[in-house]
Amino acid sequence: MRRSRAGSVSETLAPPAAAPDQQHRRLRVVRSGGGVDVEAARQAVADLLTALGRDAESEHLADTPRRVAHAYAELLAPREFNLTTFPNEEGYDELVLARDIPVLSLCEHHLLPFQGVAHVGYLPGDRILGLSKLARVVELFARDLQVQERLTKQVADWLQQHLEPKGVGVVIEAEHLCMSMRGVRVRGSRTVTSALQGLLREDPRSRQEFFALSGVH
Ligand SMILES: Nc1nc2c(ncn2[C@@H]2O[C@H](COP(=O)(O)OP(=O)(O)OP(=O)(O)O)[C@@H](O)[C@H]2O)c(=O)[nH]1
Ligand SMILES: [Zn+2]
Repeated sequence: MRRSRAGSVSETLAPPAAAPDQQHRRLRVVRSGGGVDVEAARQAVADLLTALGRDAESEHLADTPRRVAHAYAELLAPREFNLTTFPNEEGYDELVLARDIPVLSLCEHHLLPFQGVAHVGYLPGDRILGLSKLARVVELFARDLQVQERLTKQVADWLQQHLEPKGVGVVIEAEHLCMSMRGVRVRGSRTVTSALQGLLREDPRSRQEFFALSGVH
């Protein structure tokens, strides 16, 4: 179990036993801790509406605190999934890359969304990963109060730890509403972050290939 700086806990439960043929393995992945107290959040949103000079008990706003509390509970709760891996029987040793995985997260400074795409790749070791799982790992960490740098690194570190590939690379490109809707009010600027592990970090050719295939130059 690991407590992240965002205050949530990422946990991989014990596997529900390897498949009978031992060919594919599954780990049930959940994120626990940091749960939302929906009733307290509802009251806090009602107080916020009052503080904003609104009549929280008016017909139009009466249900808003409940809706907002449930919306945050959903936005901060990644779906559970099975991390399914298969033996790399063919000895595939080139990059596997999932491009343009949608990312939707909440910035921890303003509680406003940031959204964009992630490109997640790895160089297989002994096992390969069910492809959908790359997007599921992104969601596991994106449904949290985040900064983009931490999100990027958490995805890379988690894959390195659980898949033990020869290398992992993660690039995230995202637009932050706290920069476009308010504050500096710069629309359309996308922030790019990357995190590399293993050969993708150390070997210049692999690193270059990863960035080229990700469309980052
Ligand atoms: N490094 C990083 N910064 C972020 C991220 N999301 C938001 N920020 C920044 O966090 C900073 C918070 O700065 P503050 O000066 O405390 O807040 P602020 O007065 O609202 O800042 P402005 O947005 O410039 O108006 C801002 O510069 C945001 O752009 C992120 O994912 N990573
Ligand atoms: Zn922000």
